[in-house]
Amino acid sequence: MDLSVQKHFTVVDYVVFAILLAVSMGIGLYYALSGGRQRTTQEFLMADRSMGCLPVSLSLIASFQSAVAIIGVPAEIYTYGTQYWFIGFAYILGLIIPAHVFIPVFYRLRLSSAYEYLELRFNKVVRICGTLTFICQMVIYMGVCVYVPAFALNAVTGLELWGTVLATGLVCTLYTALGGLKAVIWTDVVQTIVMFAGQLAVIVVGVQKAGGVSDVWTKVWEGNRISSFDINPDPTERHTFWTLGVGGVFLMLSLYGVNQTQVQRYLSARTEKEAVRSCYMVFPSLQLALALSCVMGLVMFACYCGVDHSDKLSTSSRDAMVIYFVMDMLHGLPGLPGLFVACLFSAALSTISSAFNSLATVTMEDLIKPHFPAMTQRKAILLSKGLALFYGLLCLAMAYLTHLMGDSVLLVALKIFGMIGGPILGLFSLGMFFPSANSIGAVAGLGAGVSMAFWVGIGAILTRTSGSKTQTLDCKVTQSNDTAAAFQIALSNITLSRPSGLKRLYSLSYMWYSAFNCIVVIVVGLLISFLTGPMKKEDVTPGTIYPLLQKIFWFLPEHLKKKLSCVTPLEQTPAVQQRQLLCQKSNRSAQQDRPIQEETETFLPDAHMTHVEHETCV
Ligand SMILES: O=C(O)CCCC[C@@H]1SC[C@@H]2NC(=O)N[C@@H]21
Ligand code: NA
Repeated sequence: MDLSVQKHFTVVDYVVFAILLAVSMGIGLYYALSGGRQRTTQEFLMADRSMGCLPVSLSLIASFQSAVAIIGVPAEIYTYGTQYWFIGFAYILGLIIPAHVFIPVFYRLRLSSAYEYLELRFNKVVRICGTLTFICQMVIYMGVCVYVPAFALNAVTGLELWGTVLATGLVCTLYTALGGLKAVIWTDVVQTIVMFAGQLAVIVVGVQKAGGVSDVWTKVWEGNRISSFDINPDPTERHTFWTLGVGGVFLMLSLYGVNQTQVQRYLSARTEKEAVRSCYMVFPSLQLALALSCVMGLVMFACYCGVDHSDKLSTSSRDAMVIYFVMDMLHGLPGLPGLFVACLFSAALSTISSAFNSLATVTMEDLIKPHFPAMTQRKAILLSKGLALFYGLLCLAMAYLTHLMGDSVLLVALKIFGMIGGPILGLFSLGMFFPSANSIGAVAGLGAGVSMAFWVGIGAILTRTSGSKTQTLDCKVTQSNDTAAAFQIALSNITLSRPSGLKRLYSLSYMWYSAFNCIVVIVVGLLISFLTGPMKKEDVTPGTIYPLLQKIFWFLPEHLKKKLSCVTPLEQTPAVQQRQLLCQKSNRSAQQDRPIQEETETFLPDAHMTHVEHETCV
């Protein structure tokens, strides 16, 4: 351990960090004591559906940009080069499809939880399965997000590990439980700004210490960290343009299309247009976040290449080396180490608070309310806050489990999304794009997708092959002359003995997990649906199908398009209008603390609700 770094936490740094925690707490208290004072679940869980597109868009970024990306991406770029940057291409379709496919369907059904859609489209069992799968995904992911900043700082600055985990967890649980979604969204805004500021500070200081932009560029170019288009179609290749650009789209859809954390933000927007606009506004900020963390990795390479620092750290993990690099750059500049610590914890807090709040929402909306319709608002609120606390403590326990996972933290997070987020994306896609899919098919498909995901995921860990074929480019390349360099690169690119059969399945790049598992759910779901009798068009709830074929063949004449869409088109269906009318009425009654019953009834259309006439099917 390089003790020289430890000294650099001056009082100023602790003050900067404490200010961030205090501001977050202040926002939580403000929303607990102002507005509707969080007395209704509409306000606590849905922010009164009153949010503008700017705060929603910053909160959307904050939800899935945590310390994992702040530390994991620079470590990835330092070790393997800028190939990972190609994931930026996935952000294009990864945000356009949610904006024009998922948001319209969810918004017009006026849901509180994304999983309510599954009951509308299928049945209660499918909704429960979807909710439980989501809870598993977010609890594991939250554990990683709490653990990473504390572990990284402990490894480098000796900052008390479990003390910071506890401080982070408690502050976060408190302001989430007190201030609800409004507090979570506004703390996300502050935390995203701090996150960008911290990364920028490290880049500016690092470039200056590396001798200026041109020196940095020369070093990273010679160190062949600037990756070119790798269009190798081999799916076991860890990072190629295809695994990141195409596989990444499915990853983005599982997060920004159907993940409750993001869906809840879309639904908290004032109007559908605001929700779509907030989705578009995510694009530039997400590219900025990606660029900052990639450039930070390049600057770290320029400063450190050729000099091996692992002897100075108790762990040889590249993730800890990133923190070492940051502290090495910022020491002697009072306040900046504190700013970066604040940046790290802002990234973590904004993700964890979003996860708590969405976990409390789905637990209330999907698992509790349907069984206790007579529950009063007062009890519902108390329970929602209790749940936020419960999930806070659960995530601390998960943080400990993360201690045991070996991989780089970025790898762990991306695998979680692929293994669990992928099947959930498959479940929603099965519902939205395939009118014939029925509930049995949905449950069977989800089960198949999750078991396939764990089979491949665990198989890869046991055989340590998931996309590990890419050799790490070592730094010595910079000292040698070009012929040796060329030889070195040629050597590292020689493909190892191609794995066969099952081993090939285990060596599937984890960037394909989302796509692979999503497709498994859809294929199995359709197969079982046809075997058990496909859903009849007239039984499908209006507004739950996205007329995919009709939209793809938009250029066809009207009468042909009608033949393509077997179920009510997306436009406002009378059923939805009727329900909105009832919602507004029940919201007014809910203020007077009347039983929540009416509100629950209006959310779920009952069978006799007039079905709009259906186009004749082929
Ligand atoms: O930072 C994290 O907590 C998770 C790692 C990144 C998750 C994915 S990567 C593509 C997309 N862009 C982001 O900023 N987050 C998600
Ligand atoms: Na975050």
